[in-house]
Amino acid sequence: MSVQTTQSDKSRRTAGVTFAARLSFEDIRHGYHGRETLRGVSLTAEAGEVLCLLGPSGSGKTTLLRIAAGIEAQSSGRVLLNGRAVAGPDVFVPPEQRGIGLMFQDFALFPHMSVVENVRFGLTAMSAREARAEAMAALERVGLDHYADKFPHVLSGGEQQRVALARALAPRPGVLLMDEPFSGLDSRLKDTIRADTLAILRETRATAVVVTHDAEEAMRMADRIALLRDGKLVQVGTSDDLYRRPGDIFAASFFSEINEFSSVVRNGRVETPLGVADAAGLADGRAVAVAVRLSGVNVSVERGVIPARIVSRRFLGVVELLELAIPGSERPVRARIRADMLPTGLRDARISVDPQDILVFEKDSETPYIGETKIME
Ligand SMILES: Nc1ncnc2c1ncn2[C@@H]1O[C@H](COP(=O)(O)OP(=O)(O)OP(=O)(O)O)[C@@H](O)[C@H]1O
Repeated sequence: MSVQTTQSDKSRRTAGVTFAARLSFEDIRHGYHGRETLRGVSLTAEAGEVLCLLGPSGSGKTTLLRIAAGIEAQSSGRVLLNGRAVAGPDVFVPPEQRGIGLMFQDFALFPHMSVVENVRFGLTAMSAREARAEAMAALERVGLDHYADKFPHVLSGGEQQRVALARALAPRPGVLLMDEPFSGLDSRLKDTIRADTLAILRETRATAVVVTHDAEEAMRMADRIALLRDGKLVQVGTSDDLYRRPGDIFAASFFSEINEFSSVVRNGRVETPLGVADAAGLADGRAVAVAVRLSGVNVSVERGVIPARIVSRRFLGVVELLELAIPGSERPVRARIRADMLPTGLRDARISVDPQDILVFEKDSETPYIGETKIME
């Protein structure tokens, strides 16, 4: 008797804490109507980590989540949970037996059910009493237990989102899959709800795979980011890795706005209209793409080696976005500077570039060149 009391006390204290699982994709391929939309994706979300799947529309992010959930069966490759295949050539574990939680874009709650009934919806293996207790614990975790008997329509969008999170976490999934979970929220609410969600994921120690097309959102949430393009994995790493050491020009442009130039290596150097970058280690004659971050272009009245004419100036609050005509470039160069740094009405300015904001990539090559680059004046 006393043992039972201790166990139930313990389960109440730990309610909502999941036993995080490791989710692996092994060479996943998938297509619709003969067109391949996933082209050999291998990726692992480690137990307890928040992994963001980032990529433009149509890159295959949602399809990968649907395959992990078992809503869709891949054409080839395997999905493993803690090293055990749940989908592959000879095995297909149905979604409800995978211990995977889902929170998709339209996290719609059932309008005719109370908040607590919504949360206990997936807790079918328990008695009604246990399920309610578990649902209440999940609501407590998201700070909404006082709304238990209300109906969803009286809750704000952000509160509904938190109820949806409680619903997804209540069955204590080993992995939680979230597809653009914040896309429906107004931009001011988004930051708070995202931070709350992340705190809850950390508390429950859930493994989470979060789909987003917003690089900043991925950087705010992820332990690691997996960048996808056209059904292929471009790069996986921390936000620091992807921002500072992007694998190609696509990755660079996904993480910061860039000016892009094409050039050719000559004597270990690459000439661009914004200066000469060091490309030691690259063969002479090699075609390269050079990316210069907008924030790396310094504009001033008289400091800098490159003369520039201001073509347009857009005030964005904290920063200003400039377009500048410079010698050697047909297209204007863009710069993002702190607002009010330049006098109103200024036409002619000078430019200098920070070396760490110049990235040189080999063109048409799977292996990027990410060497030390420096501007030589
Ligand atoms: N049921 C389907 N039938 C046919 N094509 C599909 C189907 N589902 C997805 N696709 C196609 O597969 C590709 C990948 O789609 P997916 O939804 O996975 O991309 P995504 O990266 O999640 O994009 P988004 O950010 O727009 O949701 C797209 O070209 C899409 O049109």
